[in-house]
Amino acid sequence: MDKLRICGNGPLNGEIRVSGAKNAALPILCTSLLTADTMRFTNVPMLRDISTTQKLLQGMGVRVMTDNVHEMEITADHLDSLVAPYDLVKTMRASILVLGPTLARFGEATVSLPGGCAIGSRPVDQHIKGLVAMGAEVVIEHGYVKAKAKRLRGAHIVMDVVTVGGTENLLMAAALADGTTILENAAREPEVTDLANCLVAMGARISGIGTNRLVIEGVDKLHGCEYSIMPDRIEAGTFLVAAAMTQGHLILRNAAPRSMEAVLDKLVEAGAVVEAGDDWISLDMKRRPKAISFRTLPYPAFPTDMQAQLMTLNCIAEGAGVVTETIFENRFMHVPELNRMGARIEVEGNTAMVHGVEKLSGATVMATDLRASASLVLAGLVAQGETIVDRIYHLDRGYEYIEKKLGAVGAHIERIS
Ligand SMILES: CC(=O)N[C@H]1[C@@H](OP(=O)(O)OP(=O)(O)OC[C@H]2O[C@@H](n3ccc(=O)[nH]c3=O)[C@H](O)[C@@H]2O)O[C@H](CO)[C@@H](O)[C@@H]1O
Ligand SMILES: C=C(OP(=O)(O)O)C(=O)O
Repeated sequence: MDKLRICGNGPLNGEIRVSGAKNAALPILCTSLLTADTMRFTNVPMLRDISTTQKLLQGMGVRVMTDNVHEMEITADHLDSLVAPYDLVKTMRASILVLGPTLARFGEATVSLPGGCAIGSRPVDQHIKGLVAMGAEVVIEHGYVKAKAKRLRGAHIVMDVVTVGGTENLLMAAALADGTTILENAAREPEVTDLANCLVAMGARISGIGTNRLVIEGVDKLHGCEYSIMPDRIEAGTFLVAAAMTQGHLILRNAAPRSMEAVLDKLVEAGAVVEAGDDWISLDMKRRPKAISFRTLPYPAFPTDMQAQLMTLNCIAEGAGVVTETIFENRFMHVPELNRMGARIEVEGNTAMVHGVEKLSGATVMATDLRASASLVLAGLVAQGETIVDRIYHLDRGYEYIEKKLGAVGAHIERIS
């Protein structure tokens, strides 16, 4: 199993190109289930979750071509199977996103329930509630969601919680439903907006994009299109934290700064000089970071997917910061590992108090989820001595060539088997 070996090596300096966003690409690749035409996607990140999606779609009979890195052509002119099996769903929760589009276009879909994961129980009740409101018959049998509907019909749906995946599944289903669907309390994450923009490019009629009230007038048919996936705001944020922690200067290209305001504000509060244009961000840090306090909340507030990374910045900062996680009930799995590296973090319920220390010390560490693993890489970049990050298959789900990208700006980091 691959590991990363990291040796703290001073400031990171240079330029990094940000990859396409995992969390936008996953739902957007599933839009190909909504049309018999070919969909052409560009800026697709090369990640394990993307190859899992490819396997999932191919298993259903969809044709996927990937001649060029970062480009994909997908044609779902017919399906051989309307089932998303447990073996794939268990490795990637976002597999649930085939439910809405498959049901809407083919009248039937069977998808394994994703179940919980390291960060929380993560139910999909809101996805199901919405589809039922649109006229689907849904049963849960043998760990699978089995949904049927001759044709979904528009409905007025008030989501009980703000759910990114739930909003995305219902948006795709509503695009082909009979009549108008109104989604209230919808997620406003930039990746939901990217999906909505792709659907509009396919001929969907959606208003309220970017707000928490989406109105979708269903159409009979959608057509193929070419779509470029938005830049990954979480990958970008992770690199900016790396620059801030090492007191370096990084310029990120192909970035989407407007999708990252809450994170950029916190980095400025920590003492960084941040500048941005339409598609670039520069971060220059000339001092030891100041500890910051923050609370995770749905967009546009601070994202849970950046919580572990900013907490790691606090570990070596001046002062103390309070971090509150409100989205997932178990998203502090990085804390014991960071403490093993010399951090001083105390957790009580969903709050972590982080007292900055002068230095972390390298250790062998591992994490059970993606962003926790990223936080250990960040800690390794500033720790004294060698850090080995084990189980990096989590990182490979969401970071493209992380060791190459960080290595190119001065980090001492290598993949070892
Ligand atoms: C592939 C992808 O895009 N993943 C992101 C997506 O996950 P995902 O779409 O799974 O996260 P949700 O926004 O759905 O979850 C938010 C909260 O709602 C709860 N919930 C969700 C659905 C439901 O039917 N019932 C329910 O109670 C969840 O348990 C959680 O507490 O958004 C999360 C929150 O920004 C991010 O951390 C993930 O990186
Ligand atoms: C939690 C994440 O992803 P997923 O929803 O795919 O588990 C993430 O990207 O941080």
